[in-house]
Amino acid sequence: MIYTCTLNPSIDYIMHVDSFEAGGLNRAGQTFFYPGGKGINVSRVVNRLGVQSRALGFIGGFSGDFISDFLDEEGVQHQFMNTGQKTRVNVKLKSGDETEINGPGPALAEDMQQALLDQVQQLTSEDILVLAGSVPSSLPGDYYEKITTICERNHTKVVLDTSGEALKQILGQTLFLMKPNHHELGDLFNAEINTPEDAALYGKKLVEQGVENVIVSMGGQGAVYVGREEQWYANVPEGTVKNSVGAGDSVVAGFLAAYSEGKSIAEAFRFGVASGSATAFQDDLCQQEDVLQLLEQINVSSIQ
Ligand SMILES: Nc1ncnc2c1ncn2[C@@H]1O[C@H](COP(=O)(O)OP(=O)(O)O)[C@@H](O)[C@H]1O
Ligand SMILES: O=P(O)(O)OC[C@H]1O[C@](O)(COP(=O)(O)O)[C@@H](O)[C@@H]1O
Repeated sequence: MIYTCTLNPSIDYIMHVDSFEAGGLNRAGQTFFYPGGKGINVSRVVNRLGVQSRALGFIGGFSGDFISDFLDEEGVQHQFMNTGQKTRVNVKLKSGDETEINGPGPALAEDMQQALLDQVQQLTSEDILVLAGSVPSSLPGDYYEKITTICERNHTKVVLDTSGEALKQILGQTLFLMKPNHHELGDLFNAEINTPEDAALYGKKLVEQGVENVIVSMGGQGAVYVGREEQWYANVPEGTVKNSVGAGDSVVAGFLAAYSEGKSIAEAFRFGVASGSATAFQDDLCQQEDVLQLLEQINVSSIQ
């Protein structure tokens, strides 16, 4: 089973404003509410791609109820811990460019922290656990590390998609998959990543530190895969980006869904990139038919 863990879920409130003026009264033409948080996005896309997934994490209040009701309606399994505090609402402002304001997280008491570690303890070598998104400041800085240590002991595969300090903490642990974008990877190594070759060079450093599969997404410039033996580049399909929120999460979901159905790593990489672009080209997360349609436009070639 593919489990996802979202320590800091959200409602993503997407507002389309024709011409945004800071400091003025702006009226949105269209608005959308979606359950958000990186792990939840991964669970929703994995489910849409026909593979079972269960979402773990912390939710609460009316916004938490919105998330669990939405997932129930989509048939996504979940087993969240109730914090008794309102889950944050993240604002995604679309007006030519994209501005995001993500809220802080809940205060999580020690018993709540332990309860999630106990859930992780139940996973086995048959399972994959996706750790995705930010860590609320009320959690100890090494919380992800505590989770990965349990998973290492139980041979549960771990996927990591986070940034900043949480990402730095985990380096050196055994991981199945990491998907930084090129900015996050550059921040990690204090380097500028402009080309697929740069991405492959720094992706290789992650592999040397114990990550089995690295995907570096580079937005509209394509994506790079680095493994122990191979390095590949995939182009992205042509299209108009409508909403890139959740596109990175969709790359992870597409890769994992294809991998868990027995596809090769190269094919899973291609499927991941198609899923990312299919999400970027619409308001909500991608559907399977969109992914299959874009798949034909994506070629994977070796990077020397
Ligand atoms: N301009 C674009 N054209 C086509 N696909 C895109 C574009 N921007 C993003 N994507 C898709 O979304 C994925 C993730 O985007 P990226 O911006 O690299 O990551 P993140 O969302 O994690 O910051 C890309 O690998 C690609 O599949
Ligand atoms: O936990 P963080 O880093 O604040 O990110 C949460 C946000 O990330 C998202 O999961 C989107 O992630 P990506 O755009 O990187 O795919 C949103 O749904 C959510 O608002």
